[in-house]
Amino acid sequence: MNKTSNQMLIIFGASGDLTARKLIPALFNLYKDDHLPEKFVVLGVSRSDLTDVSFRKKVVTESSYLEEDLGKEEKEYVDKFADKIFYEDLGKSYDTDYTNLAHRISDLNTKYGTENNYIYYLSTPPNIYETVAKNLHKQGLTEESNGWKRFIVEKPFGYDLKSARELNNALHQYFKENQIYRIDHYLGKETVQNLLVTRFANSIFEPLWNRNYIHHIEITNAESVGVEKRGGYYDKSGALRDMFQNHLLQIVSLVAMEPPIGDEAEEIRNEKVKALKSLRIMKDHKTIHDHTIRGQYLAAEINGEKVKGYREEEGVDPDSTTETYAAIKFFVDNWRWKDVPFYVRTAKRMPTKVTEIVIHFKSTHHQIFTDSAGITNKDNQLIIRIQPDEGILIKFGVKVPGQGFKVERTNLDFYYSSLSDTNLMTAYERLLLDAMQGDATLYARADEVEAAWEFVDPILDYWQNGEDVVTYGYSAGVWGPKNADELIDGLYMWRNPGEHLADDPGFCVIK
Ligand SMILES: NC(=O)C1=CN([C@@H]2O[C@H](COP(=O)(O)OP(=O)(O)OC[C@H]3O[C@@H](n4cnc5c(N)ncnc54)[C@H](OP(=O)(O)O)[C@@H]3O)[C@@H](O)[C@H]2O)C=CC1
Ligand SMILES: O=C1O[C@H](COP(=O)(O)O)[C@@H](O)[C@H](O)[C@H]1O
Repeated sequence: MNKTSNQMLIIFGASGDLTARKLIPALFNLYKDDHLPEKFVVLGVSRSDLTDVSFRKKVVTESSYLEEDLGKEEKEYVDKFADKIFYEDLGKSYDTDYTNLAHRISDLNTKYGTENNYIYYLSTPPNIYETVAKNLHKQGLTEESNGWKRFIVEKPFGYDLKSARELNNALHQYFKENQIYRIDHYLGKETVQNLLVTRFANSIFEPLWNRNYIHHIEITNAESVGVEKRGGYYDKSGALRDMFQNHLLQIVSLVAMEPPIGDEAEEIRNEKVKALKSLRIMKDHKTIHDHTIRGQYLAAEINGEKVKGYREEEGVDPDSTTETYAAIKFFVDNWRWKDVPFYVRTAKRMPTKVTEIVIHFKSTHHQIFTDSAGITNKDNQLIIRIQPDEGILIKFGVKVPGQGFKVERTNLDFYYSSLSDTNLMTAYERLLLDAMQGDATLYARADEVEAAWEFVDPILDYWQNGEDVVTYGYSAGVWGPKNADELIDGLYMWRNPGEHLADDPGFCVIK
């Protein structure tokens, strides 16, 4: 295990939702599990009128992640964690004189022995990242001569290729690339990381992982919730920017990449970026029209409960055509994947919350057996379930007992929950710990982010400006627009978990 040096975590935008709901709870769990260094301090920074005491109350002692009835010992434990947390009010603006902030950091550093090792976590809207970097630089707080300095930025990283490039260039004026950590919380999920192990630690999979044996690849990211309280942000973003450009293309890169020569961050990221650069860019409107489907959820009743349509959500333009569903067919132009279609979809207000990758293997080329309905072409599938019920399922044919050679498809499955020691870290715990240890493997590099935008930009452009663009309505609680099935070639369909109860025992969660 890597060593975690003594350090200070300085969170900008600390008065916000992400800090209270994700970052501090993740730090608390790391503290409970003894992963924090001996000398560790959190300094929250924002414009809100808070003090050390009121900030601690807000993010620790009065937080919902703590059980209500704490015993004396547990309370002391929580108080000890809260004692590590401080707050600095920046004043009216993020673009201000950081001299006071620099003094506060220096005082805490001297008092608590954090050895000039600082992580700056930007939990603010992205338009503030450059301002904070510039002002830290002015104070010499990006200098690494006496201790390391790391700069974590949240998503979204850019709005399109141009703005992502501009942001990279802006940040590179103040931080070197190896100091910048771009969060993609999907990379912090255990099963996403397990993709690398499944592929590269098992000789039964890797030899088959190519165009000779794989028919197509399907990736689904479905959420049962709508846009909740983030309508204002989402309406300017849409599913393509919100999920596809980042989380889903990161998953695609791990599925498609070549074997890295080692497990170091740069080796893995070099291969990921090569895969992203191999995505065939859809240049003309006809191709984009034929290879993409966009949809938006409509009001419906789910289990007797009325659910709003997207246009009725708070913060959403009542005439909005922003997509809450996106399905895309594309190809990866390299030796391994020539002509293998990738089908990727993401959506809100689906029947269930699920993220999974399905590798569809080609059927055997001479088929001598059929199932009891006389059908021959059932493919083998490897299903990697990212969430929930994290695990792996292999679907393969076995002989139906008795006379003759009828084939029935059955499952071999593995669930993380069946491991005796399955205390899976949350994505934010894992990513924070990695950044504290200087491991950037699970963070996106500048060129990866730009390669992903390069693929997405023409689709965004067509969806915004194309003359024949359609946004299909789908009722909240169904698997998206019906014609998304037509994207998939041949006799294949999307695997809609939950519609396969009969041949999928235990592997479909409907909530
Ligand atoms: N919340 C979540 O679940 C997720 C958030 N993110 C990303 O993390 C970052 C922070 O998210 P979140 O905490 O939800 O955001 P918030 O809207 O809660 O903002 C965080 C803080 O930023 C400060 N801020 C500075 N300038 C502005 C501004 N112009 N408008 C609003 N706030 C401003 C505010 O603090 P003050 O006014 O006190 O200075 C605010 O409390 C964003 O980049 C977001 O996209 C990513 C994934 C999930
Ligand atoms: O980044 C985002 O992710 C969430 C989904 O995350 P998950 O870990 O619950 O799968 C999504 O709801 C949100 O719109 C998006 O911004």
